[in-house]
Amino acid sequence: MTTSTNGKFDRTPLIAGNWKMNMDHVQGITLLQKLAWTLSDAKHDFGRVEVAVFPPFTDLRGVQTLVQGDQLKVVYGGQDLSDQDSGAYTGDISGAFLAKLGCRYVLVGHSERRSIHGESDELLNRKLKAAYRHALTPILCVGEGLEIRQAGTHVAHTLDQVRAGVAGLTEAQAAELVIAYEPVWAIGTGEVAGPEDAQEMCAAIRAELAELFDQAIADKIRLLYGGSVKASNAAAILRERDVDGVLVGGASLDPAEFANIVRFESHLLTD
Ligand SMILES: O=C(CO)COP(=O)(O)O
Repeated sequence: MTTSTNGKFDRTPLIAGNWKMNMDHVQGITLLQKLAWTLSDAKHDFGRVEVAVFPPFTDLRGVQTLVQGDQLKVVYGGQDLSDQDSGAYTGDISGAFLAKLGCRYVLVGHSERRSIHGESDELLNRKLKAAYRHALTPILCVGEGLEIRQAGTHVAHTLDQVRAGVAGLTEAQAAELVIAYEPVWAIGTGEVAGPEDAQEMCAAIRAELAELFDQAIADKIRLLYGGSVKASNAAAILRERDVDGVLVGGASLDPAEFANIVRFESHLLTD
């Protein structure tokens, strides 16, 4: 495998915006139009950086129409999916429905799903497999809370989540996987992990994946950092060797701010 100009392996950087429960289907379209317009300057190398948004489920049909109609170079995904494919699961959304709406990705195990909805590692492992059944690429979210960070057991805790999440995946599935390290204490708090914290954890995750699968597969898996990422702190994080992108919450609701994060990544690639 060759290395890219920024010294990382040939992993396509992914800049992802998780809108959470913000933006109804009208607001979502406006946001996406503004983002696409802001990113349409010639300097942005869309070929090298993948830009993804994760709107609420009710926005996805409108997002599909806009992305396909205007041929936007933006991909999108669901914020969650059911571990089941169809049936009596009121309120749940099948991966099959997401695939039919043109989703490429789906978030699995965001810390808000884990804490508010009590989603277990076992359930998340089934959701991961459901994503693959429908040709969706899962973004498995992992990361520790404040108490665990203070106790100094954050690496062990996060690697436990990784191991449980990827249990039983084939090598081909693992090579496609994306993992987002999102320390819970940094989400929506303005408290951002330092670039060295993001690198420490992403390197540990990659080493664990090399143990579980092999080094060549671990080198293909994209690792993102998430937690209070903004244009002002993104470049330092994205420069880290094992960080292949970011998962952005609040700042992804501001198209200019989000576009600047994408620009930082594309400049890093061409520097
Ligand atoms: O949870 C996050 C992305 O999934 C991070 O959210 P913030 O960027 O708002 O901290």
